[in-house]
Amino acid sequence: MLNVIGLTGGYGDKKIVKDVSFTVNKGSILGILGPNGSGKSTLMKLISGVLPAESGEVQIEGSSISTFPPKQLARKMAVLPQLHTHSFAHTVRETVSLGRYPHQEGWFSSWSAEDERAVLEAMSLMDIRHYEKTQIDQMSGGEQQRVFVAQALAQDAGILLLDEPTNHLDINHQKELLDTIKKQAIEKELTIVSIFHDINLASMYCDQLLLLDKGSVVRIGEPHEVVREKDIKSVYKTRISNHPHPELPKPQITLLPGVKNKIATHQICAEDFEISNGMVLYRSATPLKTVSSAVVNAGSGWFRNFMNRHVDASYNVDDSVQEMTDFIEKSGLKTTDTVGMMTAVQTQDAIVKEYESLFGSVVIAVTAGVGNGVDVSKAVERSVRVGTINTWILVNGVLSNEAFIQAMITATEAKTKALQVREVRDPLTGTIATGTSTDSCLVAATQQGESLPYAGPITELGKLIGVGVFECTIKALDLYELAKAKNL
Ligand SMILES: Nc1ncnc2c1ncn2[C@@H]1O[C@H](COP(=O)(O)OP(=O)(O)OP(=O)(O)O)[C@@H](O)[C@H]1O
Repeated sequence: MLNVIGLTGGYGDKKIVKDVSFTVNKGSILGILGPNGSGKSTLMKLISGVLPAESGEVQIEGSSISTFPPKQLARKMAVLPQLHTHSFAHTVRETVSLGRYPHQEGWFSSWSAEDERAVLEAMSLMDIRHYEKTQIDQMSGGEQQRVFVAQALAQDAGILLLDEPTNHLDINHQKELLDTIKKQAIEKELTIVSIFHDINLASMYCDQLLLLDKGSVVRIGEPHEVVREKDIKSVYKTRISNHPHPELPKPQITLLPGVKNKIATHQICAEDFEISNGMVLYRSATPLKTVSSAVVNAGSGWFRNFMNRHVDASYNVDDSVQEMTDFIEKSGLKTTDTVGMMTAVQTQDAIVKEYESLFGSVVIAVTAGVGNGVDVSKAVERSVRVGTINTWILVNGVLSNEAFIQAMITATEAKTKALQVREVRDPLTGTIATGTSTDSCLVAATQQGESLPYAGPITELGKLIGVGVFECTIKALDLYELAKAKNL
């Protein structure tokens, strides 16, 4: 366990680090964040004892580091400094072997089997064994960085202090190195303190983060307590947005550029929808921010093309996503720029209508087939039959994340109300259907013009969506019934 208590220090009478305290337990990683010049490297120097502290103390297992002779301290604490100057051209093996100096009685006079094992293991961990005989001054910056990390690992110390260990590394080597360090922390119960410039990497790999500004601690805690939009913005003096990691409960940030590409203003209009018996297609001049449950590109993203494709009632392929992807590409559109849905309904019966209000306008597009009507409150084993209601809500305005979700809720409620009014029934239970078992919904917005933070039924936007989806679904259901009657 490493204990840093009220550590203060700097250079001459220049106080750089002010009253920093924290504890790092065995097996865990503390990441130090902060802008250039905030004192991160100076804090590391104070912790390692390279720079004497003006006040405060650093303790290892309860004992002050000042009580350890240098070699004993080096057996307990290994340091990877930020800058590596090497006057001699050593080979990789020689450089990594230097990490064993605290374990030597005299210079390499007592090279033991344990020394050999530690050096080989460290080289393997950093994937540099094949460079063993290479001179480090003939290696790239990233390769050299891995050699110096291996040197620190070869030291076999319980505490590792790392100053930007991922410096110079490509994304795969960053991940490999941090995976290795994390694994070492867990398996060997190492205590690790590491400086990071990359906030997202720090959040992913560290158990605790410490945000430093002008030498003082702004915040310390778990990543979700430290990677907060407000603090990061004010400390780094830059605009960022905070969002969740797709797989881990660790916050991530995205930089928001100060200068944006010039984007043409774009207005979504109902008359720009291309409706044929093969599909409903809307092509936007600018990408729209989109949330959907489509077949291709479900979830959230920015897309220009929106396709609701007609498929035959007998459509049955193993990999519908791949088949739909191929179809989009064959249509001359890019899958990376297109959201794709499917329906067995005649797409020429799609209802597309524009609804205007003071804030701007919304275009609603619905295709509805209800041979597959389902009362969602009745859990019944059922086979999937043809019939889908696809609902699009395209908004001229700037939607918040909350508004995207509220728009989906409002649209779903309006759709369900339309099914109730038209008395569409679940063929299995005989009760009023709430939807079909394969419905899709899409909300997209230009993110230009009026800011629309909410889309519940109490708001102007929510009212347009509610009325619009209800009316369009009713009309689409009526056309579906007409088409069905014609085919009988
Ligand atoms: N040897 C030194 N003598 C005097 N001042 C120094 C010395 N080293 C650093 N400083 C000063 O201390 C302050 C903090 O520097 P430090 O290197 O600790 O910051 P940092 O947060 O690690 O920065 P970076 O992100 O740029 O690496 C800076 O203002 C710097 O100029």
